[in-house]
Amino acid sequence: MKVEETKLKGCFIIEPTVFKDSRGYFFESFNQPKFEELTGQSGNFVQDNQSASTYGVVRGLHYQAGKYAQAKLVRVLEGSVLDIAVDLRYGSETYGQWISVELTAENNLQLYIPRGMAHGFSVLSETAVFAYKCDNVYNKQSEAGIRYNDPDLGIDWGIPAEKMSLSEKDLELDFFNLKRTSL
Ligand SMILES: Cc1cn([C@H]2C[C@H](O)[C@@H](COP(=O)(O)OP(=O)(O)O[C@H]3O[C@H](C)C(=O)[C@H](O)[C@H]3O)O2)c(=O)[nH]c1=O
Repeated sequence: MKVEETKLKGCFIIEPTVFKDSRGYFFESFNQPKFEELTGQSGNFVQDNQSASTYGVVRGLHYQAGKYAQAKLVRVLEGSVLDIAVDLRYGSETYGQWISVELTAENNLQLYIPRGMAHGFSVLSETAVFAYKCDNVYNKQSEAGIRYNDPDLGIDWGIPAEKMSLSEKDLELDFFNLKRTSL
């Protein structure tokens, strides 16, 4: 298992060690002691989620505010996505900055997104199955988000705007006032 911290402090790209043989492959998709040792982050996840989407779908940008804030460990079981994390930690050196990482069922890469960040992804393949761990449970009342095409963030989702497909909810998310001081 290798980890690389991104320019957003506390946000890590994780590459598992894949064992291949004539039968196929094996890798540890999560190992709490190794995760905690290599990232210095808590690996106490309490909820697993999974979603399936078709090409052009954009899910996000989402986060849970306040005491239900969630850190996420995300990966792709089928297909490929462009995964986006946005630093919303007021006072952070990279506040308002974002990163993108292509996660695929071939590269087996994972992204750890700490609390205080918004998360989203776009689907680059015909279909994609997305699976992730959260370190806090879902709390509908704490759900919040930023419109995918927020002009201040200027996120490149890796797909043409005319091909994008979003939920009604996501299309109506607010733009983010980067001067806002709390989530
Ligand atoms: C997130 C969540 C949703 N739901 C229910 C609520 C809705 O009835 C239904 C679909 O929810 P939503 O449209 O918010 O699903 P996504 O658009 O995939 O949302 C997720 O997408 C981005 C990428 C994220 O990082 C978040 O984990 C999450 O916000 O599942 C639950 O029952 N539990 C949950 O934890």
